[in-house]
Amino acid sequence: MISTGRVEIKGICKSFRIRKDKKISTWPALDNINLNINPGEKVMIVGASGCGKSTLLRLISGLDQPTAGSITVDRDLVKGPGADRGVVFQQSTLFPWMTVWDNIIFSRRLCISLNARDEQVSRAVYRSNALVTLMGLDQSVELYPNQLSGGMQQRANIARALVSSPKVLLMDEPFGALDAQTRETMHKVVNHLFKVEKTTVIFVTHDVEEAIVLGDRIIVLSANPGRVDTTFTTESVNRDEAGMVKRNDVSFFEFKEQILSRIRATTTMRATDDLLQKVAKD
Ligand SMILES: Nc1ncnc2c1ncn2[C@@H]1O[C@H](COP(=O)(O)OP(=O)(O)OP(=O)(O)O)[C@@H](O)[C@H]1O
Repeated sequence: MISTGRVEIKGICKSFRIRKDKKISTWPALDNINLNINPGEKVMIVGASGCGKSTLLRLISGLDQPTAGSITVDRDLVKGPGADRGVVFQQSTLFPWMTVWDNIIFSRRLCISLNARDEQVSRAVYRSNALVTLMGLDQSVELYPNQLSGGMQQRANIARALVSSPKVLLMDEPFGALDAQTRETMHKVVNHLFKVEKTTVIFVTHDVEEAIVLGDRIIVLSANPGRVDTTFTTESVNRDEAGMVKRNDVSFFEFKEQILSRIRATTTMRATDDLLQKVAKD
């Protein structure tokens, strides 16, 4: 049983200071977010553009601080970035001057002291090798980031985020820049990875199908300010023998529609005929 990677989000609020009409005012991006995420759970955050998905992920990563409320990982208060949380963004953050192998082992090296025993170093190399194989990068370890496709870059980013065995993996639209076919391949790779690694995952996406395929629980945020609107679990969606969600099943389409209708109900963007006429060219 997995016992680490419990994330508790209590009463999180985040306001930004913005300048409007020469005055400084505060803009509430998130209001009173409460979430308990179990060890090993895969939680997907969806919602209309601008509802605060990335802001929430940045707060969990410790890259930004909440205005109110607290976030703990296994009861440790998040005060800043830490090795217990790995992060993967939409854009690759690989160092361009390092090979895939050096990029992957880099963060693990930082965690090993300079006078580390051989045994610790060989454990680091063993784990890095295992992740390289899991991510299908065996043939690419000597390549530099500019020699990789978008999908390969994201696989290397995921391996790098996992190499130090974080308790929680935070993913912000990691496949958002990939074409539909590569994204589907990545879903298979990542589903396999999630089964092997059992890390807690908090994943932000625009793609509701991706959320259903990868998540145990889907949280819809409403906008202005971002609040938890609805929570769905993917238990009722039919799966094949390998445990993959059946994308062509009626239950899949019905579930997707339920989630989309919540997102539509909470979006503040409106493409009404009236508005479209206003922006139409003469
Ligand atoms: N540094 C900042 N300063 C001021 N406002 C910000 C800042 N970062 C985010 N915001 C505002 O907070 C709100 C939430 O932004 P955020 O990027 O979290 O939304 P999102 O749901 O991830 O959007 P998208 O789906 O379009 O990527 C938006 O209104 C945005 O303008």
